[in-house]
Amino acid sequence: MRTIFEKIWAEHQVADLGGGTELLLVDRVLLHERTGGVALESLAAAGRKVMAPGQVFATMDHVVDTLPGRGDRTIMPTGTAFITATRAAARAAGITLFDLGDPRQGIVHVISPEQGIVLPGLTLVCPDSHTCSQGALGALAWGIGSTEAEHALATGTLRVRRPRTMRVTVNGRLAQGVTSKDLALHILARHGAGGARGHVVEYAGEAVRALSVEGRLTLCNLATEFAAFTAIIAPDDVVFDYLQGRPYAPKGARWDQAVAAWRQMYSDDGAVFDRTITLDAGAVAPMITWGNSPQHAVPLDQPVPAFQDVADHNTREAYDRALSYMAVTPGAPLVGLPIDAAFIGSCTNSRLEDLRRAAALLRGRKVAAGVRAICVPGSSRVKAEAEAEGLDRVFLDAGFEWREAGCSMCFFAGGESFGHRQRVVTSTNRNFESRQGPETRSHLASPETVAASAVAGRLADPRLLEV
Ligand SMILES: CC(C)[C@H](C(=O)O)[C@@H](O)C(=O)O
Ligand code: SF4
Repeated sequence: MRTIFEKIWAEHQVADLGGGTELLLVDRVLLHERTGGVALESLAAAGRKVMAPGQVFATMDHVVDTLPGRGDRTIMPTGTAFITATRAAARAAGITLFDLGDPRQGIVHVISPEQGIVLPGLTLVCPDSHTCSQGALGALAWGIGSTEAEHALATGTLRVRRPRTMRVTVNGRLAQGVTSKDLALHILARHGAGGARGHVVEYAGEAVRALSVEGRLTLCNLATEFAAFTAIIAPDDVVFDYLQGRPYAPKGARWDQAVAAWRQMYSDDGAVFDRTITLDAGAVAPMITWGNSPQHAVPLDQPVPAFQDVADHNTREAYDRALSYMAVTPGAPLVGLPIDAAFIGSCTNSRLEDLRRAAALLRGRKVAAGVRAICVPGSSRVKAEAEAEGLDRVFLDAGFEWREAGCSMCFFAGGESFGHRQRVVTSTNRNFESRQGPETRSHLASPETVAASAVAGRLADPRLLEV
């Protein structure tokens, strides 16, 4: 009786190195220009080669501009150097690069499923903390550091400390208008941002099985905010249907063999987890964050909590600091708080389904005067597909900017930002201090909540808008 994690782990185990650390085979390495180029360059400088270039994929997402007409020049002063260095190193190493202008370019965690690079039962690593997203396809995918990336590139293996196991079972169905982003924030609010430390989290249960691949990617994306080693969901027909025909997915007879093997990738009845949590999907409401940690989340219709309501996961000092940084008051409603900006994008919520749901609320409506609203598709392919069905017009007509694919203002690294103390409602995953610009105040929410708030000019409940 084994969990899905134990099955994948056993298939990839090379050696027990003692002290809880094991050597694992790595099937895929993904890189981006912010951290991946550094790993490639450092490897080359040491005179070492990429062992299996066919299993390594790089993209440009973090420092590239997302303004129309972009090129190698970037708003971020040091951005160009990251781009050109990654391009040169990728060419020299013979790996696949989804460069600027390539229709396959986009945020690494968006393009990997989209291209069929991540597959059930594989091990996949990337020097980026949100690699956990890709567990949504039934792979063991986790974020690593740059030095580990070098090791994985050179040897096709990695030393890993075996994580403990945790199952989060979500029974019942999410209510109409409640998304997997809300579910992820609900879990974080309830169990804390450190709640899964040292564990690989398997999301299971009826509500999880009912999610699309896009919805599962959003749920797994926030596992790093839960301090998990990574997240995983047992693959099923929803995943197989999604993957069939993708460029790097197996074809013909190999496809049938692969699916037969993937059907064994689930946790056996009676498999034992180190921890289990059970939740009722019916208790999840649309959520919004009020503070500077993703655990600082409450249902949209609830006020900013009093300290005694969040004391289990917060110190008084952190709580007070978050209140003052965000300029919010305990007991005061969050809905109605005036906003400066609205952002739809990031590896959390920038896939076609996210854009469709936001567009459904924006059709025939206008962004409130004085609000800067931006939509950044997660990949060039998402952008092309959205444009093919006219979603770009819906965003533009409503008053949103319509951008090229990339991380964009999910994260301010010296490039574009929302500006000093701006209040932003955002479909991203991190509301840390200055995450989206100097002293910006970020409220995390679903794309629907971002769209409804952009129209209202204030934090607003999307369920109150008629579609
Ligand atoms: C730049 C990169 C290393 C970082 C990460 O690891 O997550 C970024 O993607 C982020 O979201 O903060
Ligand atoms: S979109 Fe944001 S969270 Fe995702 S990889 Fe890029 S910077 Fe990190």
